[in-house]
Amino acid sequence: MLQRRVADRGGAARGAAATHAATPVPVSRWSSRSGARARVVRTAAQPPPPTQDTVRGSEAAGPGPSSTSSAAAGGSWGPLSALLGRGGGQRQQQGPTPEVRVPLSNVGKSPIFQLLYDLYCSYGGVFRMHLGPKSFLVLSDPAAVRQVLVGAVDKYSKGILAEILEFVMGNGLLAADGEHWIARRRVVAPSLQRKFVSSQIALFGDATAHGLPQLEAAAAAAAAGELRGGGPASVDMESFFSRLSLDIVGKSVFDYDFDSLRHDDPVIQAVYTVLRESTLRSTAPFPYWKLPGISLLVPRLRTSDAALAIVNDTLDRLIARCKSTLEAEGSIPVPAAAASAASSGTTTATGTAAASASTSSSSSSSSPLEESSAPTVLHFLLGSGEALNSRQLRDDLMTLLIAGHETTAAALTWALHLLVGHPEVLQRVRTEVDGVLGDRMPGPEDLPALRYTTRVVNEALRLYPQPPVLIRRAVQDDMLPGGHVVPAGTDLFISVWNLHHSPQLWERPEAFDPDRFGPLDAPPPTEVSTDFRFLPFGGGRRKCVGDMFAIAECVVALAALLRRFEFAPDTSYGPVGFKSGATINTSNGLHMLVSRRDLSGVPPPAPRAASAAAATGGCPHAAAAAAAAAAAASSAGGGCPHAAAAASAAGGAAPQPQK
Ligand code: HEM
Repeated sequence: MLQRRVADRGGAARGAAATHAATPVPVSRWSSRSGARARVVRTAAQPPPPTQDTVRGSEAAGPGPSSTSSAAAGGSWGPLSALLGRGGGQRQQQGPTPEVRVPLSNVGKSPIFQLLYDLYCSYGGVFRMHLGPKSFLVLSDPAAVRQVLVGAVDKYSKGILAEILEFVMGNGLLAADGEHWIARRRVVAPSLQRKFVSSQIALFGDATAHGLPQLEAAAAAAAAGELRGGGPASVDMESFFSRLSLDIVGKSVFDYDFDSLRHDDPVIQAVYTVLRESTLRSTAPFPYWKLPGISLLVPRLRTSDAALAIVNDTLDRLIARCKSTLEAEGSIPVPAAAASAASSGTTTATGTAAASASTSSSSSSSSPLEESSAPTVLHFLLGSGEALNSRQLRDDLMTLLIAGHETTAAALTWALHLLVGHPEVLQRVRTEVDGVLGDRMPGPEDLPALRYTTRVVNEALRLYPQPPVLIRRAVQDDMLPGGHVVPAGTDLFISVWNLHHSPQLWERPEAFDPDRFGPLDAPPPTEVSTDFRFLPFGGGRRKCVGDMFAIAECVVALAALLRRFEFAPDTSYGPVGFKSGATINTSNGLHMLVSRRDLSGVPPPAPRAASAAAATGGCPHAAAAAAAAAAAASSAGGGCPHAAAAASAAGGAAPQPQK
């Protein structure tokens, strides 16, 4: 079933007309359970089912056997299972919230986001799910989600995420809460702001170029007539994108050249071992790694400890190297925290502190190191003026490595999968890329002109949100819209998958339709502009700090690859199924037959000023300014990324803001 759903998406929605996503439609779907088909219809306006202690029992137990295939491969119950391991009592139902008991025997049969979708279709946007001794509130209602992420954000923490990820990212931003999170966010978020992203566009192109020889080799094999499934013309593009995004995050965040697209080394292997371990822990039935002496019994844990030591050691060396470079340059300023603590006491978790901490990546606030000669996040962190110990820095870097690697790789994987299944969309991307870039790699001034390509990435993230479920725990009592009571201690799942796939919220939700977000010259969709129907990067003050970075990386990589190569599914590997850990992965790789694209008859790209005009919404003056600034930057700066960033600031040719 899972595999069929994914495969279907490649064909069924072809040729679809643009939709207007704002029109609500009733929830109406055929759910298949154990082969039986039962129609479930409920509209948002209908009242929720009556309160009862144990509702519908196994009837609501989720998808039948046909949808369990991918779970067996990957499991997907991470947060759920870890919560189960924590024990805790079942609460009395309160208020108008529907309840459902899912038999424990169903645990692990299918990815959690799919189970939650099936339950959503029966129980609506807010329901309580009982599983063994635990219960969770499952949110798929935009208003409720907005309250948790924005309105009542102080009442919620990251819950078990910190426990799962503590071994690898310590007290890093992603799982931190309270004052510590405020302090880290204030430092980390500005490091990924728009100007920094602009300065990385060339790096994204270079990193993609490093992967071209592998694809060239596959294309040469295809030209030699070896276009057989599983043969040399076939490349696992999921693995390709995983390595590409590792290379990019390593270089951009801490100036480490993994070059994993071209070779393997112990550090790369160690990173993958650690990443695998994080996924395994997030899908474990209980937090067994906490048992005393367990690593003596489980060899895998010893391997992962050893791998973690290699990665930590590498990060420590990079931090030390960067520190000494900056000290030699006299670029490490007096810690601002120390200065402000001296003048005003201390930083507290006030609203003001939280607001300033949530400085988004699109903020225009500047840093002393913005004009540094080495534009990495690590340089920025060291130059932030905050008093940081090496352990904290290492946690930050590890957090960015993990948060920025798999998510972006998965976004690229599914975008390519969708494009290959939708030739008409692919053709529009190519027309755009051919017209804007030709054979050039994109520069920062090109990104605003690659609007349709950007929408493709947005739409791929709608259909395959990474991660599909967000986790929270109520630390205070709350009441959600609709009167749903949330007692302190409640664990919550925010199903981004349900929000993105809801027939109540989207027309033809399963269709791959990059036009659904409105005219291309309108700003790109965000959680705010879609009233929390679309939140691939979360929302509120815990919103992703790498959103612009990720979108730009995806657009650059897709543009560079689609210009040069044709991709066709290698059917010898069977349909592309999916499995879920922290992100949604394919069940067996995204194997593509690669061949060189025939560029005969493709017109040359428009002159750069014309693409700048498109980028600036057609205003010739702004376009001229952007083009002039870009030209000046490239001649004066000799390709220096900071000059390009300056050009983007001067000419407005920065990557499209996400907020
Ligand atoms: C397509 C790629 C990406 C997706 C879909 C994505 C998605 C998300 C989401 C949904 C959250 C919010 C989690 C929550 O509320 O519980 C988040 C947080 C975060 N992301 Fe991303 N992300 C991506 C790329 C990146 C990149 C490239 C970086 C950095 C290099 C990054 C760093 C972070 C960090 C540090 C947080 C935690 C922010 C905080 O809690 O204050 N992400 N991301």
